[in-house]
Amino acid sequence: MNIIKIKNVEIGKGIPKICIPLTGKNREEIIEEMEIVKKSNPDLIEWRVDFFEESDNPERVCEMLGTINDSFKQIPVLFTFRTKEEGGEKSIMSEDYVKLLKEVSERRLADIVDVQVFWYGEKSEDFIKELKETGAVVLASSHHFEGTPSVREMSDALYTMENRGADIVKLAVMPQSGKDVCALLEATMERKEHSNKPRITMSMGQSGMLSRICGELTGSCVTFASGKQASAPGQIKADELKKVLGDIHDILK
Ligand SMILES: O=C1C[C@@](O)(C(=O)O)C[C@@H](O)[C@@H]1O
Repeated sequence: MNIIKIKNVEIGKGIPKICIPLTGKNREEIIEEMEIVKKSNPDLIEWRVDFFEESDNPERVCEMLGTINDSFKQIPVLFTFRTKEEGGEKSIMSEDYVKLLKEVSERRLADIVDVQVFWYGEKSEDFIKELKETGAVVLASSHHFEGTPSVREMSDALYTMENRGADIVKLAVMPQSGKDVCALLEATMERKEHSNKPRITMSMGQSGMLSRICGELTGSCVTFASGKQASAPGQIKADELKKVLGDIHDILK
């Protein structure tokens, strides 16, 4: 797998990196949350800006992001606006989405920027290119909260995202059965055989938990863990996850 190095974190190498989302509604909540999250020593931080009450005010968003960066210093920050249609907290007009992501990237306020490729549509390739030109690492994402597509469809979705020029691709699906979890793992391993692009996959909910711990074997390079609060169903507490990932790594050696 290609390795993406951001501030001393090597994504795509060794133990899957733990990313903890910040989900506070306002500055006070986020500051309190950051103190809790820091204790778990995450590899990456995700700011889920769709949880933020002032997400429609780019100036306030950039201000908050500045504080998050100052607070985490050497820990790379992933900036995500997860839209309602893909399981997030809010809807947003695509023009506002573009404006926000561009502003954050141009001001170099995020190390990694999440782009919902299928939600944004055809123009996502050009958009990803523009964001990359600012120096940001772009993570292409797709989320299915209502179910799990077939292995073929998931593998095709990962392939499409790889080809739109993103540096990392991510797919999150909701299982209705144990077989669905296996389907996600199969699609992940299929892409591992054919592509060096770092990928992140997860099957959400309690039954999908296996997918959050086995990335070193299946080729999923980042796993999302809960800090103060989970940002999606099935996330494991960061401290517990760190232990399990470390044990698996040691056994594999
Ligand atoms: O896309 C993802 C993955 C996720 O949905 C999960 O299932 O852990 C959590 C989100 O915060 C993140 O943006």
